[in-house]
Amino acid sequence: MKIVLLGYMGSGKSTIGKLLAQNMKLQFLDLDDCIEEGEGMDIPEIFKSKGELYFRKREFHYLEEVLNGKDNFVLSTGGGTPCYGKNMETILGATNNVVYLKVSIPGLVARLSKEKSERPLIRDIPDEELPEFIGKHLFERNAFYNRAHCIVVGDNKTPDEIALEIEGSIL
Ligand SMILES: Nc1ncnc2c1ncn2[C@@H]1O[C@H](COP(=O)(O)OP(=O)(O)O)[C@@H](O)[C@H]1O
Ligand SMILES: O=C(O)C1=C[C@@H](OP(=O)(O)O)[C@@H](O)[C@H](O)C1
Ligand SMILES: [Mg+2]
Repeated sequence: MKIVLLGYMGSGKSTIGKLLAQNMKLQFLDLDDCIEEGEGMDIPEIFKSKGELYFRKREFHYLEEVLNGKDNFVLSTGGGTPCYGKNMETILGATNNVVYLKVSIPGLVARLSKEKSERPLIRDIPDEELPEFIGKHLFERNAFYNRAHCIVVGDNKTPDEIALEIEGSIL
């Protein structure tokens, strides 16, 4: 059993992936943690010292390593993971349990305005420009997220409720 969670930054992939894995007695893997561990640097450091292109290359490497090398896990991806190169094909080729955790733009803005610093793509966006930035970025990324097998809405629900809903949708 391989479950992959997709969604924009702040949609709750890391939080809910951990709960879902506990509930389903599966290993929890966060792709950002795999990258940080493998590279010996945290995400902002990688972006700063090596650039986004390097990050995306390593992201694909660790994605393939997890999907092809492991089983019985919940994988929380990064918000950009499905949107580059062959990543979405690779994910869809590995499992029939790909879930898009969908959160509204106001919901994402409320969460991300408090947590910009660890996310290099938004850390320098002024708060008043966040809704417009996220709206445009999400519009571009939705084409990838919408290829998931199942969409679960994450607004106005607790992480536990969402994890249970995802569990109910797993094949
Ligand atoms: N269902 C939820 N309701 C309210 N806040 C949430 C919910 N899920 C996650 N959060 C909060 O939103 C923030 C981003 O969550 P995180 O799991 O890091 O998202 P992602 O991994 O998708 O970027 C965290 O502060 C987390 O506690
Ligand atoms: O959306 C993105 O491109 C990114 C999302 C981040 O993960 P979260 O979605 O867990 O914040 C992390 O992979 C990196 O900062 C890039
Ligand atoms: Mg995360």
